[in-house]
Amino acid sequence: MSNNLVLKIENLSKTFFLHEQQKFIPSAENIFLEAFSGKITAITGESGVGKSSILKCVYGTYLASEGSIFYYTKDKECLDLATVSEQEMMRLRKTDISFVTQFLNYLPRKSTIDVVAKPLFDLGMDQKEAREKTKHLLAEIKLPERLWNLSPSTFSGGEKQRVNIARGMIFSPRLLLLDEPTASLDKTSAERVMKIIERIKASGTAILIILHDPNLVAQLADFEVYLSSENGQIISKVLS
Ligand SMILES: Nc1ncnc2c1ncn2[C@@H]1O[C@H](COP(=O)(O)OP(=O)(O)OP(=O)(O)O)[C@@H](O)[C@H]1O
Repeated sequence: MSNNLVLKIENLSKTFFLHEQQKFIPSAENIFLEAFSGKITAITGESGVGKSSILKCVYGTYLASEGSIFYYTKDKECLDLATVSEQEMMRLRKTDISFVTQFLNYLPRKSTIDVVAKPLFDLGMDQKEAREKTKHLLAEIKLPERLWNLSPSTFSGGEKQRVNIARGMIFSPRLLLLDEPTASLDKTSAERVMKIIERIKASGTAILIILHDPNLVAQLADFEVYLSSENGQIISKVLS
């Protein structure tokens, strides 16, 4: 095993059962992939092949139907995220694993600063220090300062996306999951976000990212896992 291995997914499948229709919906099938400290693994492929489902299985939002999701802690302990307890998963979300989804629910009265600073509060950082750090990041991603004390619930799609990104990247986790982080951003904002991703990568975080744009894959990814929908078969190819 490589010293830098942080995540190893083996034979992962996810199937949904729709009770009303008594029907199985296949999602990700027979997935094998790895993520390494200080490297970016991109998941690419057609719409609907199960890319988001893979990230949700890693984060414990979905239960895997089959397979293993081995996560190696900094003490080299191996945990199978497909079977860990909810309590353990919640602990890992606070300390080790961060997820930038395309959607995030906000409490209507919570300010953007406090939404983004929450992972730092959870880690026990002094609240003033956490808010200062948050302001720097919000400035870096060019979220207008007039929005910082408002709840993100009324923000535009692109503004909300920047809040999601800031919250997911406010600390450098061991494993960062990104679901099309630049999808609803203009070119300049997307470039800023990519800079932050590069910085987090340089700090040693293992990054698993869903991307559609081949230019972004070429620019960012060290490895690419391409999912094709032919019988759920996946072809993985290693870049650089
Ligand atoms: N909670 C759910 N309940 C039922 N079916 C679901 C659920 N989540 C995902 N699916 C189904 O699983 C399949 C894969 O969805 P998923 O979002 O993982 O694909 P994706 O590759 O990320 O797609 P896209 O690129 O369009 O975002 C789809 O057919 C989707 O309808």
